[in-house]
Amino acid sequence: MEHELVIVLDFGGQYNQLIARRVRECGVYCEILPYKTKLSELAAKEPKGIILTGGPNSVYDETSPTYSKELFSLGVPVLGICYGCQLMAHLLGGTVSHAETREYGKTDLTLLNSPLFTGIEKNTSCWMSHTDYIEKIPEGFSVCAKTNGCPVAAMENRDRKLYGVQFHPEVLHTPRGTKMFKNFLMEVCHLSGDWTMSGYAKEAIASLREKIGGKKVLCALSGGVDSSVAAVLIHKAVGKQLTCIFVDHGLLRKNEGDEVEEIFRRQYDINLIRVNAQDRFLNKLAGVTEPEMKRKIIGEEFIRVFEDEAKKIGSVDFLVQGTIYPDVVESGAGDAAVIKSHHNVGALPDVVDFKEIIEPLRSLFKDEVRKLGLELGIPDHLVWRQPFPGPGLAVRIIGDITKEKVSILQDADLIFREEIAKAGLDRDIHQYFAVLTNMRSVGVMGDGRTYDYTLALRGVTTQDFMTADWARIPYDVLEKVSSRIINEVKSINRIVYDITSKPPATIEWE
Ligand SMILES: Nc1ncnc2c1ncn2[C@@H]1O[C@H](COP(=O)(O)OP(=O)(O)OP(=O)(O)O)[C@@H](O)[C@H]1O
Ligand SMILES: O=c1[nH]c(=O)c2[nH+]cn([C@@H]3O[C@H](COP(=O)(O)O)[C@@H](O)[C@H]3O)c2[nH]1
Ligand SMILES: NC(=O)CC[C@H](N)C(=O)O
Ligand SMILES: [Mg+2]
Repeated sequence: MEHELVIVLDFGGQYNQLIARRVRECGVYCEILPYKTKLSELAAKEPKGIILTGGPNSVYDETSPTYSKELFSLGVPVLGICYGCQLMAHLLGGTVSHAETREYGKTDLTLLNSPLFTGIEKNTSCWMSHTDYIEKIPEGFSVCAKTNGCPVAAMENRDRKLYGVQFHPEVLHTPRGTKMFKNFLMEVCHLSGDWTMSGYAKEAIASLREKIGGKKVLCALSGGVDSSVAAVLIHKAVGKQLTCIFVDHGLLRKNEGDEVEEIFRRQYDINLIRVNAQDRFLNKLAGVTEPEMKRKIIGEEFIRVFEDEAKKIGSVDFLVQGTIYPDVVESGAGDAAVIKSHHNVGALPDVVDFKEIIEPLRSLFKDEVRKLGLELGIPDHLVWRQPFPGPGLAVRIIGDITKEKVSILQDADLIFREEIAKAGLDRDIHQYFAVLTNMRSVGVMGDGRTYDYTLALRGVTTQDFMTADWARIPYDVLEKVSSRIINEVKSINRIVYDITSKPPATIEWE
């Protein structure tokens, strides 16, 4: 069956897959195309709507990504988001300039009358992430939303069906964002919403079975949600041809190695090998302080361990990883900026022994993976585990990594997790952990002077881990955590709580 198509033109924004996903949620099929796609090629697909994404550049720089102005004369409705909105203004004769005050994070928004905002209250809020702003709108346009710092938070040319928003309706921190997409798709583009994601698991299993055939596969299993879902998918496709490899790199949380092994062996009849590679990783990391360097070393070492295990098993063609979309985009996919090289994407070595790396979850978001996991019958407690990054505590120890620091952080982190669980907050706070900063400060304990580490606590709420807000953990819980850590863990004399959202910060500190 032919579906109504919306095209998302990619200008290198961090949230482009989120746009695609919001469109998907409205039941509309969509494809993401690079901005370098020719207009004729784009028009030939007969899209019913076009969305221009955000991006890291400034439209007034000559070398920045741009597009043919004719796009706006196709008669197809266009929605520009952030950079996309600025580009629309720039190409149609408006002025975009560098702003004195930047807007990042949650911002109050006042809406005026527009089909884009049908059914949405006049005073709402939105998520901003920009330094440029539209100083003058193009002729024929009118302003349809404002914030304190931004005179043109949205603009429209109703007759030509051209719309632009400076904020990001695709992130959930714009509470009415999904409704705005719905309005654009249904009220402006007049789409019916005839597409559903049904049968994803069935289709994925069938295509994996076909691809793998009778060959052997290794799956990199961390015990986390993504790799567990990937492993179960592959297991359903090819059964005993699969061996899972769990690497204990010495940078796991306290007791995690044993727990993962125990849970997985009890739960599944899947071949599992645990590799104890603690010394191997710590030796390679000794003295390294630069975050990207740490990530690259870990990414490479993971692969070398998998290759060594593959040699023991003999003729393994495929390596499966539980890579999901945010891992890909933040590692700098397409024209997106590199924020951090995720160990399983941007930090992979160039030469790898496997014929192919299979990543069945590469286009999905965390909560979509969880939904898929539940559909595959993976138990609740596994599906709802908080994520833990592959490089583990290496990116939570600022500066160089030593065995002693790992052990300090493991102890502090365990206390934090225990208290969050005791307070019944472990589902409400989507990720929470401790960071051992590289900073020491003066304290007084037992009437004596101390000069010890500052520990930072981080807790965030988020749906997709692409944007996040800091969790409002009750003071009495923080108090309990702080006093327990100071009393029970040596070498820490000060504790701070991280109150930055993402953006501008990221969730992990490195
Ligand atoms: N200790 C490990 N041993 C083997 N593979 C690992 C390990 N840590 C990470 N990986 C691989 O890297 C991938 C990405 O890690 P990531 O932490 O994003 O996912 P996950 O651990 O499966 O899920 P979660 O996000 O819930 O922690 C994993 O899916 C897995 O394939
Ligand atoms: O498997 C992973 N390998 C990595 O290299 C990595 N870096 C960050 N993360 C996790 O990704 C989410 C977003 O984190 P950031 O805001 O720090 O980028 C958070 O959930 C992080 O824990 C990683 N996961
Ligand atoms: N998020 C964006 O698309 C940013 C657009 C542009 N780089 C700005 O800072 O205004
Ligand atoms: Mg993990």
